[in-house]
Amino acid sequence: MTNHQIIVPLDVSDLESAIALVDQLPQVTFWKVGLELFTSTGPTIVEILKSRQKRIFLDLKFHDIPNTVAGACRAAASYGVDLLTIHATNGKDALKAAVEAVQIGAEKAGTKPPKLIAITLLTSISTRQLAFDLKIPLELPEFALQMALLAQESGLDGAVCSPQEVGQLRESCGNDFLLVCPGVRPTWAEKGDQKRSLSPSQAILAGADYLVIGRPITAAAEPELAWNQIVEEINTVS
Ligand SMILES: O=C(O)c1cc(=O)[nH]c(=O)n1[C@@H]1O[C@H](COP(=O)(O)O)[C@@H](O)[C@H]1O
Repeated sequence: MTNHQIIVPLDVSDLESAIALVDQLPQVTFWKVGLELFTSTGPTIVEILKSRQKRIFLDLKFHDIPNTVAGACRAAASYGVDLLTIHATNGKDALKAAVEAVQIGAEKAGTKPPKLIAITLLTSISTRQLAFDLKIPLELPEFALQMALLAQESGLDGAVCSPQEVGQLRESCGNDFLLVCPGVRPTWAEKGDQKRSLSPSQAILAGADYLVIGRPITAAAEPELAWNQIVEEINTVS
């Protein structure tokens, strides 16, 4: 694990705030553009990050019928981003359509297709919420595993999971399956709405390829110091 495997989300509302954050943390090489910022700025933020040679995780978490999901994936693949998300709960038909669509979209735009990764179960969902609110009659780790296996069978490149499930997913899905972990919290950081967190070093030891770490860095009084502390922590285990 190196600091290039830490992805920092640009969870801000406008272009100016996003650029300010990118300028404030020049050592970050991999940024995530999510629903809030992309809805606000459209592809402009992607172009800006690309012009600065940054890697981009376009986290739009598509969830719709196969035809609609395929169309969205074709469009997203034309931006030349590195990672793109879709929910595993779209089901096999939509996942397969998405796999095909990113190839077509990228080819048409003359760019490299993004790695398509599936959300297994949002890291803000607890065991209790899975059972009582969503009425899923499976243990949480089993549900996350089944969603990852569905994504793998459908031809996706990887999955997004909490650090608490990453060990089991790594064991079952193998080393070629990309595993991205949000919900990572250093011991000194607030958990906020994350329900299934572990520390950066624990997530890496459990088998994560990438860590998505937002507020512990971006909402810190000194973001650069927080980044350095996290890099130092992961260096002790890699
Ligand atoms: O797809 C994601 O990145 C994602 C999936 C998930 O299950 N949980 C999750 O927190 N995320 C994203 O990861 C980031 C976590 O941010 P912090 O909680 O501030 O570290 C946010 O941008 C979320 O949108």
